[in-house]
Amino acid sequence: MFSLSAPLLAGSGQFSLNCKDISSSACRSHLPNQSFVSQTVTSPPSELSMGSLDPPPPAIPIIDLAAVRAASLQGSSKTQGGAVLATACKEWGIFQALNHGVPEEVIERYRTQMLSIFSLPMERKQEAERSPMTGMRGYQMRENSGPLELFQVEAGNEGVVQDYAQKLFPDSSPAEFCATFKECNVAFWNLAMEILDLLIAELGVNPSHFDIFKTEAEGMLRANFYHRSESTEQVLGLDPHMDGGLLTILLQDDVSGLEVVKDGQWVRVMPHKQALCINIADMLQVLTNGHLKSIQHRAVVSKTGARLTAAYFVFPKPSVVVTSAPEFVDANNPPLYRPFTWREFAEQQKRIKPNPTSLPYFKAAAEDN
Ligand SMILES: O=C(O)CCC(=O)C(=O)O
Ligand SMILES: [Fe+2]
Repeated sequence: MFSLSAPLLAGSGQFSLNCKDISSSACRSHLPNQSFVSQTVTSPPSELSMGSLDPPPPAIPIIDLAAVRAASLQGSSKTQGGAVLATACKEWGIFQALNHGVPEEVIERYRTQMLSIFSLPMERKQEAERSPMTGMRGYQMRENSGPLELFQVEAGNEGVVQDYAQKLFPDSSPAEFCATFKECNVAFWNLAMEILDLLIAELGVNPSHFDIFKTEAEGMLRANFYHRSESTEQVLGLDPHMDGGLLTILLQDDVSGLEVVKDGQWVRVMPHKQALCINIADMLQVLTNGHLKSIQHRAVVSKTGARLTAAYFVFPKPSVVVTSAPEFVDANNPPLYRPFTWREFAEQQKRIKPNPTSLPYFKAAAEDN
């Protein structure tokens, strides 16, 4: 077991962390047996945004991907399992996936690597700091609302990962750090592509429209470390936003904080020890001409402990042109967005902080409709 007793921020005892902050058990959920969907984890609304608990808040769907896979093997391209998945994506824009195929052992090594980054002295972390030169890559300490440290890198880019390993841990061999990122990238990528394929089959779209988002795309791994809040007010570690890519896979620890908008209300996504959260992001909204919707979410900082999460975003490469699949466009469903490249979208995200998304800048002109 790793040990983290050093203060996370040089010169600040306030944010010291020890192991029990992260590994204390708060998750009491069970795997479903044969069914695709289970709703054993309740999702209370935000502690501060809620009114009464009557009626009970809706629960985020929990989908057993093993059952979905088994059903897919038996049938045609459209399956009961695929339908369950597509319904969850349409109605919620997010679900928790069980039997997701990312080995527990890889997840644990990744957690350990992330914690070892965040527990480094601040001077060392600053060596890997994100800058206009590095774009979205690198380490960042954000103090705007709740203190959040994050580190992100294109996990499949071995040269870049090695470079960061050397910046952060100059006295150690980068081999284990690099191997962990590589294995994480492969496992998360495979899961993302599997979800995409199931959705494509279920929605009945020509898979060729999506090919470029598989061949000319990459995964960005981002670790978020939220310090425990000492405030009596609600503190946000991440403001309300939508993710820009196709879809996002999120690993939570057992401290809750992720909230999504459902029917105008913030709903907490309670951590499930065996699950990964999958959410629809902006590019899938465009590809499906609004049939699937990118979900608005935020991270509330916990008062009980620090929280570590890992997001895996799937982004197209900069030159990829994003357009709605023809199956989603007709006289009754005119194109909602003009064609644009991922480069244009990413530039827009940098120019104006998405509030909560940059998609309105890419709306089709009235005469296109
Ligand atoms: O940490 C979380 O719960 C959410 C993370 C997230 O939304 C992001 O990194 O984009
Ligand atoms: Fe997000």
